Amino acid sequence: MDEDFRKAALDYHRLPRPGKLSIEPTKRMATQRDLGLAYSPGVAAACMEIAADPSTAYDYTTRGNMVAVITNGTAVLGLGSIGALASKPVMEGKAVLFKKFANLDSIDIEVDERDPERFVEAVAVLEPSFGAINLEDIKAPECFEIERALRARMKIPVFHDDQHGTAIIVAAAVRNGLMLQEKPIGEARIVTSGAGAAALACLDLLVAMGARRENITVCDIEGVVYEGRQVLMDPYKARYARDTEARTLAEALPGADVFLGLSAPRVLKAEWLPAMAPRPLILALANPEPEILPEAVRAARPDAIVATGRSDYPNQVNNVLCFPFIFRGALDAGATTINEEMKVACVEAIARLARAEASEVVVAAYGGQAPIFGPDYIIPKPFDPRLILEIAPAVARAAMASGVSTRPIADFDAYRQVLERFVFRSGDLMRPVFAAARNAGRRIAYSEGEDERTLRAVQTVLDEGIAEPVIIGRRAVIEERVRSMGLRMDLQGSVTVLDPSVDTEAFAPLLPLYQSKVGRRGIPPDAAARYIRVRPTVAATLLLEAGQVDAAIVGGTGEWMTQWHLAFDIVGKRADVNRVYAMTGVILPAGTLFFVDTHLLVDPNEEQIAEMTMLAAEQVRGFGVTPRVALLSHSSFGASDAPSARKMRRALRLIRERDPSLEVDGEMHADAALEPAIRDRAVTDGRLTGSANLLVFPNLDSANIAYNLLKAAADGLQLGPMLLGMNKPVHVMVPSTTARGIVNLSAIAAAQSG
Ligand SMILES: NC(=O)C1=CN([C@@H]2O[C@H](COP(=O)(O)OP(=O)(O)OC[C@H]3O[C@@H](n4cnc5c(N)ncnc54)[C@H](OP(=O)(O)O)[C@@H]3O)[C@@H](O)[C@H]2O)C=CC1
Ligand SMILES: CC(=O)C(=O)O
Ligand SMILES: [Mg+2]
Repeated sequence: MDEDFRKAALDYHRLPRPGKLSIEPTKRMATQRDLGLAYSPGVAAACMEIAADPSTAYDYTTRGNMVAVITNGTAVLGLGSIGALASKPVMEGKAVLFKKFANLDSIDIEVDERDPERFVEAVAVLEPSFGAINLEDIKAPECFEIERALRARMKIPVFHDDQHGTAIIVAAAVRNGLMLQEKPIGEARIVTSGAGAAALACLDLLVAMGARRENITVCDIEGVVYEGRQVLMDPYKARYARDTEARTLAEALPGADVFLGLSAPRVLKAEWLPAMAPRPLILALANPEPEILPEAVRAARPDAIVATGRSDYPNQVNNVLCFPFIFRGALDAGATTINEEMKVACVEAIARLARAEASEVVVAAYGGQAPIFGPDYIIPKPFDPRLILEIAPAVARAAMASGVSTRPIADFDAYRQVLERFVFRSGDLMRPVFAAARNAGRRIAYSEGEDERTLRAVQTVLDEGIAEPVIIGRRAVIEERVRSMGLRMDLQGSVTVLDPSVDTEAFAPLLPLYQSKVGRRGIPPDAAARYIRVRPTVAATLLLEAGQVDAAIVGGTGEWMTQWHLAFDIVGKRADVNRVYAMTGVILPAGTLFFVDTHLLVDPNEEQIAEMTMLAAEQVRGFGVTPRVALLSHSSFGASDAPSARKMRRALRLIRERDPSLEVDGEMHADAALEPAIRDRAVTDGRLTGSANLLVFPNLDSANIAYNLLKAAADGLQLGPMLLGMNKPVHVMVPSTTARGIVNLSAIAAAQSG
């Protein structure tokens, strides 16, 4: 990890508040009555139900959705036995992954106890609190006995992630990797580096899948685990001891088809690789630093397939692909344990996903590039939205079929819909946009380069690889701010700084262009030259119009409309539209809502409402989201004959003529847009399914008020305004735009220009 990334990681953990998770209540507690229901006396009713029938704890408490991540800190990633306290960032991280990927509530518990028996005692008594236990980063051989004892004592799933989560994902990767290398598992010669929790569990599962014990050689810190070895041996390793002359990893490797590294950094040397069998599979999975880096493998063995545990290389073989989803399926089926059948179901589901053709939604999630099964894609990526949809039901079915489910799922179609709703809500709206921006490799000009929000955003834009930034402002001021804010950008390298008052060689050639745009709009030639120097929006937009950058983010200070005019006068509108509109998104925990027109047109007519709807729907599709459009009004489906209601009805007809496939309905109240049940009470032939996500308003006041109100009341994150119909990707920030908001706009602009 370089120093830059190390510092970014520390800031990520420390700011704006320490740590990575917090706990939120799920019930309202606003009134005296709420207090009475939640606490005394109401809570006693729930207690008594559970006392009478313990299974009702799943109805009245969080238990059924709650996983504890428990460690003693003895094998933390590949960092070794760094202790319970130092392991906390990893455990908080695992808890966040449970929430983020599978909507499971999870809390980390670091137990400062190395003695296995006392550790087991400490964990076993926690059973009432949790639906399942994820043991993490406990070293071998103690982890085997600890897990066995806890599984025997506890009637909830206990799963040592480093053993079984790793084994499942390794088994899926080996299955797909050997398929590509055209080698049957029964003939594959496997050599490990590592004989600990992860490595031994992987081998057990590979043997269950057909690997032959006589083809397996295990190495640990002492070298080969051979028959009769006395040093650093335990009964678990001894099961894989071989009758062999080889004593070191280098001696064990010749002829090997698979290298499985679950040990320590850099233990596999490139010079040993030529001796491996043709088309080897190299899984260098130690974290954070693998046994060998992929570039070294590629140089030595171009015919190899290589995987690591990290997200910055292709083929991330990491238990994050398994544990959130296997626990989701297990808890939803009320499984009392996670058994072999459930693990095998998980392996099959993961392996199948990498081989399956990607749908449109998946392509969007992968940033517009369809993942294709092959040497650089043997395993899905953690953000693949299909993981939860495929793995959780497969695990739940296996739990039911193997008789360990206490709450069988009656309707798998309905279950899948619940999971799909979660994917849509959590689906970080911006993820596909970020990925598309990264693929585009664009240059973006920022007009307000001296603004701290811009500088913070530019740092993230660089870190995320979204674009190459060009920032407008005084170099000395920017240098000072970058230093005082502790930012890491290189103002001589990755970022270009342009000061229109000083860098005349960059801006003087743009003057004729600007004059040609505004000469007949009341800006005389001498004023044009001055505007370029003193109005950074003009400077940034001119760079865009001249083709020197691919997008521009301007404004954020002063009057929005003035800034918009400055930009619009230069780039103009698309030839195929009549005007430009503004759409604003509000990102909320329950999903994202888009509002149009929030900034430009005071009182649009039906023709303009139709045009803005078509443009907004196009932009929403760009997020990989199917637009569901509601035309809003004070009137509900013809109830009022007021001019504004009639306008929306006429707009609906125009939209349906232009795009019969678009899901759109109206005119309707805002609550009907979000609640299908309210619509169903009003009309029987509704043309909108589910909750609308694109809200079209009859005028500027209502759109602008609605999005601001929702943002403030519900603590939403604003996305935009995004300009619809501009001839080039330029966006004008509002004064309240945050650094995060600028990053999002940057990604949108970069993706639009791609
Ligand atoms: N990508 C993924 O999803 C996962 C990766 N891992 C990684 O696997 C590694 C091991 O984790 P885990 O099994 O939980 O830990 P354990 O402590 O249980 O096992 C570590 C094993 O690595 C061996 N080892 C340590 N140093 C060396 C070395 N220099 N050369 C050869 N062998 C060595 C140890 O040998 P000995 O037995 O002699 O002490 C032991 O067998 C870690 O780096 C971890 O990050 C783990 C889980 C998941
Ligand atoms: C990924 C993981 O669990 C580990 O490296 O320990
Ligand atoms: Mg681990």
